[in-house]
Amino acid sequence: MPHQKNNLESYPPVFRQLNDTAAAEVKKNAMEETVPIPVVDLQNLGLEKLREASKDWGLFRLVNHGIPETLLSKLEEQAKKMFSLPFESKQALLSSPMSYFWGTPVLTPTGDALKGAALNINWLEGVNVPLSQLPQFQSQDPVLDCFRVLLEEYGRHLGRIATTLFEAMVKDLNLDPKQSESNIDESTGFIRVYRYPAGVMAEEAWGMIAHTDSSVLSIVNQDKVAGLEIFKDNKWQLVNPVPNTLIVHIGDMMQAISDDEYISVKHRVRVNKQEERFSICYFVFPAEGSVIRSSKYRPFTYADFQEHVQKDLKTIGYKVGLDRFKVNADG
Ligand SMILES: O=C(O)CCC(=O)C(=O)O
Ligand SMILES: [Fe+2]
Repeated sequence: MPHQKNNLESYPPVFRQLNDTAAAEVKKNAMEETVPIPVVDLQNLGLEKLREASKDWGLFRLVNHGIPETLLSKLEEQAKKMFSLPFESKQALLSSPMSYFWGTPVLTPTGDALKGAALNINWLEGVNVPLSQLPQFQSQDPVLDCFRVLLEEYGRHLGRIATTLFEAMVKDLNLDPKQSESNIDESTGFIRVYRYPAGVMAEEAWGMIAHTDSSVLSIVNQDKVAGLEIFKDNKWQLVNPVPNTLIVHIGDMMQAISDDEYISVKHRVRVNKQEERFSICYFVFPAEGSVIRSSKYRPFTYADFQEHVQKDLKTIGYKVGLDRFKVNADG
């Protein structure tokens, strides 16, 4: 039985219809191949393994990341509590600098859901958390206050992990460490906490539609409910959840920084028919104004990139991404 059965008022009204369908039709997700993705050990960071994973896969499973298990489990528990608050309370309480959104993962720079005629619904709710502003978030609500404290601690770990990985990648790519410094900036880091509802029956409905991440690196912490899929070897394959491991994605910025040596992997999220799914994702970007130079792309900043992404999503309904900046391409 889907978990949200008892807690319909926590869902955006458009999602509430799901419940009956799910109860009526106990239909399982089709069996899918799970893919044995490469494993990288943060305490024993071999460049060869890191390179192979970043080149051939654009993602890897990170073990020995140094985040205490208790922090991970508390954060998950608190995220679940937070999402089970009534929809209206989430809208009211999750205020600046955090923001609550649903139906799309694409936000404007101020944290509002991007609106555009061409956009399809994504079956998710999310909370956006810009880490550098998090200390300004004040809440009388004990669930949210506890959530903020855990996110601060989690954010510090993720900053450390992302920087460590980035520095190893700079070494692997033989880039100048000094010049590369501004290509990652922990103060740009943000966290997205998602809940994907159960019971979406349509075969072509997605928790999150296929995309590449615009970040330098993205680090996904998924709960035990599967859903994340990557496009590899010409097919979609499921990334199995493994407790206490993280999934690291190479983002578009890292692909450009690496001169296309590494790939920004295409991925999407399938909604689970029976169980809702939670994930906590971290994204980090270049410092403001930092110019990305490579032989494959015109020099650009992340702000230039983001402007094109938002414009494309609004007008044509999908992200063109790096192709907009390819040397000799229009745009
Ligand atoms: O929820 C997930 O597992 C992945 C989310 C994702 O791909 C994103 O936020 O860009
Ligand atoms: Fe993503």
